[in-house]
Amino acid sequence: MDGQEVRKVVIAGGGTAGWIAAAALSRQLGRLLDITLVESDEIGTVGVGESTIPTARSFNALLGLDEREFMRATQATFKLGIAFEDWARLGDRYLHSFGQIGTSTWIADFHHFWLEARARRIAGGLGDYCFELQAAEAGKFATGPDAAINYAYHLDATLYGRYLRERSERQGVSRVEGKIGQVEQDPESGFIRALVLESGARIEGDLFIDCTGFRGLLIEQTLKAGYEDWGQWLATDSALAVQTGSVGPALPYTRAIAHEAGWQWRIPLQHRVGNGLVYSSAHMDDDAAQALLMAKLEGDALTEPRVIRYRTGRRRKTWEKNCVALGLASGFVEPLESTSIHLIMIAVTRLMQMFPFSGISEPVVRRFNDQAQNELERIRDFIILHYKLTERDDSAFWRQCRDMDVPATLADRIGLFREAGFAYQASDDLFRVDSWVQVMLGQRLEPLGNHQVSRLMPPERMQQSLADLKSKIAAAVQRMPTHQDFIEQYCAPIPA
Ligand SMILES: Cc1cc2nc3c(=O)[nH]c(=O)nc-3n(C[C@H](O)[C@H](O)[C@H](O)COP(=O)(O)OP(=O)(O)OC[C@H]3O[C@@H](n4cnc5c(N)ncnc54)[C@H](O)[C@@H]3O)c2cc1C
Repeated sequence: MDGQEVRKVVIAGGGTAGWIAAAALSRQLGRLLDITLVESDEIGTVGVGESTIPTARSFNALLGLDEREFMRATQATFKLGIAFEDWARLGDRYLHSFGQIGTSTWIADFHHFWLEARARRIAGGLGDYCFELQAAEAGKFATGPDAAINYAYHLDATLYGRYLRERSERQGVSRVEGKIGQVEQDPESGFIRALVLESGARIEGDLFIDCTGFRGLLIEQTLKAGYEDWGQWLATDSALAVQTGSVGPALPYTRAIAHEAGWQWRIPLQHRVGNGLVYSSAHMDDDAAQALLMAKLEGDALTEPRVIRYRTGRRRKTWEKNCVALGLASGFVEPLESTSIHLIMIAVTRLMQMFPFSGISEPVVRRFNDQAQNELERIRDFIILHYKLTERDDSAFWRQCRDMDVPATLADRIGLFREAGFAYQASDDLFRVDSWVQVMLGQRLEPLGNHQVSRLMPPERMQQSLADLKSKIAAAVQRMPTHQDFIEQYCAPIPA
């Protein structure tokens, strides 16, 4: 494709994506590369994206972050899952936790045994057998070198960007402030050669990372990589975000509360709560959305509500010529399962693993794009699942979701679970079997069957082992401190 050596990396954009890329590349490959990041204070960042999933912990380790320092700097709290309220029916509530549920055998996952126990009327709720879920419901949390608990973070997006910027600059990244006015391409190959700022400054590079957000200044406006729209499955296209003061102890989970034309998030941080209303503009106008959001706030608003427009879908090629798009520039599946920051982290990791030091080649680009597509499509299916499996009939939005056709890959999964209780984690699938099961059952998809190996277990033994597991989990949760107390002793910001 272009046999030119790659040494000079230029990152366009300094939102979460830009600074994650800068921090990771400078930490892992900084001695081999020359890295510059361009950002515009005038344009600013999207300013949302505060709920993460557990993969953020391993990525933080890759960045060499100290957890307490990171949490203090970003006013972070711990997250054990997401509570879904009013999704399948008004009044419903379930928690999609990050925990493992029970113990599976190599023939059948735990939920098959649980379904059997439920049919025999000797089972508690599925969540009784998940430590993280019980800890979340009790508002408890603890971690440490010996603690086996799977968790993620809620963090302040602006503080996170600032924190990563400081580290990146210490690790040798040059930051340039200014607005990119023009993108210069090689007339023959179409490769990007330089970014020209409105100030006239010219920044040359071998590889460009497009982190310019929804506008995709390099990948789309310049290279026309194309966009696949997923609006027929994911109908929301707008969000309103506002921050409020905390009114009580921070919950160790995100809340996702469905409303007549979308859903509302509540993300508890140490110093405030992030709130947002996600909606379909075809079913609710901005004024009605704002009125609904403001009516449902629990604390005093600290900021003015801001409307954010988006188009769910994916960039057809996230790597095109010598440009790799990350973050919102690469696509957006909507924030329901907090997967965007994860997707940035996984894409940066893949880029570092496949880094084209001696020139960009077609097979590398193809492999990168194929993996990105597979991962994103599996996440897309998981998110559509929440909408499709609704029984709500109270608004045009929910009726549309309930009646829509879904991608064949998802229709197959739903069919498999309905018929036989089977759920699986495909390769490139971020979500584990426990996640699929929690959401399918939480959304009232009732399997007609389950693996018959579970019937071989005598009822008394089944009852005893479920009771033992439940009481072991309850006792462990009982011994834990509250989430709020744990944060205060573990990572509260040190007063200046
Ligand atoms: C409503 C909503 C809720 C979300 N919630 C979550 C969540 O809970 N969890 C999660 O993981 N993700 C979430 N996301 C996604 C998350 O916000 C993004 O993935 C993340 O913030 C990365 O954004 P970004 O860096 O790609 O873009 P931005 O933050 O938009 O950054 C773009 C950067 O490019 C710069 N730029 C643009 N044009 C120019 C130019 N011409 N010259 C110079 N600089 C330029 C800007 O100044 C800025 O620095 C959410 C997104 C939305 C819309």
